[in-house]
Amino acid sequence: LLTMKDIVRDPAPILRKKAAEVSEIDEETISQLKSMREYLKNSQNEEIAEKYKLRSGVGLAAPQIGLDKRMLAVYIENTEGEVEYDYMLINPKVKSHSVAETYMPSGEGCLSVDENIEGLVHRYKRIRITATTIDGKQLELKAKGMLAVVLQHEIDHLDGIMFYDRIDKDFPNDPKIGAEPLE
Ligand SMILES: COc1ccccc1NC(=O)N[C@H](C(=O)N(CC(=O)NO)CC1CCCC1)C(C)(C)C
Ligand SMILES: [Zn+2]
Repeated sequence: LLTMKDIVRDPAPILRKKAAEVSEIDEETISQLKSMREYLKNSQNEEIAEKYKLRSGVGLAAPQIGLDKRMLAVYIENTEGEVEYDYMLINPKVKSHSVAETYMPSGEGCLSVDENIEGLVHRYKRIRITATTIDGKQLELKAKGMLAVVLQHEIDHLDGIMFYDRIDKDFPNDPKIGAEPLE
């Protein structure tokens, strides 16, 4: 069972590395990716999160648990506890994206960053990605809204990019022209 002690904190070299492509989807890779998804699911379950002191996460990239592998998990429940997004993606790649940008109005945080860093992180409003799933199938995914933001944040982790790298140093809280806040 993954807990907060398994989550690598900034600054750590692995968080600044470009993660390696997953060449073979073996049993170990599948179980590692499933444990990442399990962490997110557990972290959104009140009793389990409380019991194990888990920070409620919506996405997790393999480097954040010390794995130099290009894979990520996204798991988002809505306030009624219904699953909205549930993905385990291997070798994800952004194939195209909108010109339009969006941002989380309250800024972003990160499971690997303990302090709050203020400022807007601009992301593409819509993205089209391809990835491989744990059963070895190719998947194409068109994402918008929260899912697009989470996917971009996690794919950044696979490229050694932290959310605060994308905050404007001079005008951190200024929305870019034409950018719409995530509703
Ligand atoms: C149900 O939860 C929500 C509902 C509506 C808005 C926001 C959230 N939750 C989050 O943004 N959660 C963040 C998160 O899991 N991550 C994941 C992470 O650090 N991955 O590496 C950071 C988010 C910032 C933008 C996308 C992911 C943390 C760092 C604040 C825990
Ligand atoms: Zn993060």
